[in-house]
Amino acid sequence: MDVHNVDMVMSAVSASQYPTDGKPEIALVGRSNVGKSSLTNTLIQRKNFARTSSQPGKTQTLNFYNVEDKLYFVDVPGYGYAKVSKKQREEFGRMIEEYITSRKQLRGVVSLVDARHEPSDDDVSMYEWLHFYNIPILVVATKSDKISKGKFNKYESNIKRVLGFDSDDSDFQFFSSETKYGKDQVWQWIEAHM
Ligand SMILES: Nc1nc2c(ncn2[C@@H]2O[C@H](COP(=O)(O)OP(=O)(O)OP(=O)(O)O)[C@@H](O)[C@H]2O)c(=O)[nH]1
Ligand SMILES: [Mg+2]
Repeated sequence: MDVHNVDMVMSAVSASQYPTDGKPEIALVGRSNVGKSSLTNTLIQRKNFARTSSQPGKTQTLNFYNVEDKLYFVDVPGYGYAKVSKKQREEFGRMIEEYITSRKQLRGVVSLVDARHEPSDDDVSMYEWLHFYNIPILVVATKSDKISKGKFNKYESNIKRVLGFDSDDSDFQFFSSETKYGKDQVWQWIEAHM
């Protein structure tokens, strides 16, 4: 999709604040600092529309980006960031759970993992949980500019093995917001699920 028009319509912490116009939604989940906001910016061709930061924990609300009036990207706060308080982590957990389990417009989830590392326990739990709710999942292995293409197969099998990847309802794509590698494939997946 060639994106010309994006508004950030709203930030929400609870269901009463979600958009009400019924457009399809694609959510982005992943550990804090994995690159969710960077992926959003790459897909919508903006430099820093979704605020990115080398400080983890930048995104603290559900942020709904209206893309071309056709769909919303939902940038979700990162999990697994140790330095936010326990109370705040529980609030994030509740907010994400409420959204994922109740949102009729949710068509699929892009679940980001760091291409360089084995998925964390949190990554595995998130994957299993989405799978349990029968949500179509695209696993995006990001920061792939940091590994050589010759090692892609090896890294891909390792990530899939640790996640318990199920190709019946999940797809996999390497991605880099630095080089834009994988951008078209991620868009294709999103458009196929809208
Ligand atoms: N080399 C490289 N760096 C990346 C890539 N994607 C993100 N980064 C860097 O990783 C850091 C975190 O990126 P964000 O997009 O803010 O991460 P986030 O997942 O939105 O983080 P939270 O909002 O804290 O959950 C930033 O310094 C980015 O520049 C990538 O594909 N390649
Ligand atoms: Mg973010």
